[in-house]
Amino acid sequence: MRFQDVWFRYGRRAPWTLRGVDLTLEPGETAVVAGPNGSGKSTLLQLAAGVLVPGRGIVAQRPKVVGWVPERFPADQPFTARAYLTHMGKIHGLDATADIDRWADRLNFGHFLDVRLGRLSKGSAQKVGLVQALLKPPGLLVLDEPWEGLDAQTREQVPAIVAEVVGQGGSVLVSDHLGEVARLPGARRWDVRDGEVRAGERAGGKKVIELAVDAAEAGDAVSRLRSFGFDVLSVRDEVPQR
Ligand SMILES: Nc1ncnc2c1ncn2[C@@H]1O[C@H](COP(=O)(O)OP(=O)(O)OP(=O)(O)O)[C@@H](O)[C@H]1O
Repeated sequence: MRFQDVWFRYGRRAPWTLRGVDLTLEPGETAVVAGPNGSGKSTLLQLAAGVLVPGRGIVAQRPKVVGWVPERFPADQPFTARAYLTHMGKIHGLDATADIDRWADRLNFGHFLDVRLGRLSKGSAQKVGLVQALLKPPGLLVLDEPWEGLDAQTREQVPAIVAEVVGQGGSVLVSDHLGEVARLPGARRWDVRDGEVRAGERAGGKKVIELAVDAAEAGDAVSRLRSFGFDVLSVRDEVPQR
């Protein structure tokens, strides 16, 4: 998939959110989109998925099957999770019955398959959102903040799911402000800043800096570091020196 001089803005007189994006994502490649809050990560992903259309330029060579998982799965629909996923399978020409049970087992949501989407928590709805994008193996999987809102057990599954899509020759585009990029070894990094997107090095070519702050300021420090686009990898209690 190629972004060819892609420009985008939300409205004819609005300032450009993204300008002159020229990037390629090869089959079998993963790119993690990083950048400060509001920099345009979701916008870039929606352009990749075809949910938004560029104001100028084109997104070329988009694979036929695109799995799109928005940051907030629109759960205000009058279906149960099972009915929704069955219907999504049919749209792809699939009888997804067995796959739905397999995914429900893997992501631990068998207990709410027959619950209406509108009654699910955000994290549970995100699981349904993830599965609908995977029922038919995607040539391009676009995940907007996939770790956000998911329980720890399901978060652990995300790198494996990404690896499976890539292993089948698909490409994956993931946005990440929680700094989970380290969990996707070999992923390329795309940095969004000031309306421009630069392809960086592959994950793994980074330095880890340890720093200590007062416990009361830890939450604030993490939010501020993330708002600058830094990956905060973990927060732990200081081990007292003997
Ligand atoms: N539907 C919309 N209409 C108008 N402006 C929008 C719309 N969606 C996003 N924007 C603006 O476009 C800019 C980029 O937003 P976007 O959601 O792509 O950023 P982001 O990097 O994904 O942010 P975050 O990390 O907070 O999710 C922001 O200034 C945002 O306010």
